[in-house]
Amino acid sequence: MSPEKFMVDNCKNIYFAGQETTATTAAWALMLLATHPEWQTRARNEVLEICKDGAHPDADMLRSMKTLTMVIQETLRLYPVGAFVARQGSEDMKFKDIIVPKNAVIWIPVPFLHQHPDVWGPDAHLFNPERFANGILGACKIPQTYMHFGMGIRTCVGQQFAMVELKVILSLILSKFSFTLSPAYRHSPAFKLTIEPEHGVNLIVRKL
Ligand code: HEM
Repeated sequence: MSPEKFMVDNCKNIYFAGQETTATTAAWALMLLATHPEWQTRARNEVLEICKDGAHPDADMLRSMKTLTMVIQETLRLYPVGAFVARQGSEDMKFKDIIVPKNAVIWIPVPFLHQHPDVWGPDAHLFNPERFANGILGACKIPQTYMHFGMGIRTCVGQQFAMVELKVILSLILSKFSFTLSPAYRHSPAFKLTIEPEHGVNLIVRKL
């Protein structure tokens, strides 16, 4: 591959990996906050408390937004935009009585792991950001199954940046607007490379 093509491919990769994923996660978070007004109020109160007098959030402020972090973590659990994490075996491997031959491609279904009641408890299918009050270790029995940013050496390089972007977007929206779900909204998570709302997220937005 020529150096030019390598550069262009990498730019395309970063553009897709960095834009679509974060934008779609923000849309899911808005949908969940619209349908859970108690969490919308909690997250807004936290933002208004931290960003006093309409200040724009800086790095320290973003770091202290615990409720918003829990909301984003729960959004990524229920709607991990990357539906699968894929790996290819570089050699024959054996896991107990399962043999994975060299070159076999393994697709790990992330939403399945993220909503398994044995890992997350009987309310695994419900939106409950409180489960992350004590971090990922406190939220589930097997933290390795929480892999919205992937796992291991090929884990998402943009994960810290994505969390910052999501906190900035959501805190700015929460500090200026309240919102509910429009009757026009049709819930249809669709797998189109990412898991996205097939018909968009229709909100009724009011200025605070
Ligand atoms: C909510 C937002 C995001 C989610 C859910 C997400 C998710 C993922 C996932 C699941 C992977 C595969 C990891 C693996 O195979 O173990 C990945 C890889 C990657 N992500 Fe993200 N990502 C997000 C945001 C971003 C951003 C903002 C950037 C860059 C600005 C980015 C850049 C990348 C790159 C370059 C890779 C490939 C890493 C490699 O193969 O070594 N991502 N991401």
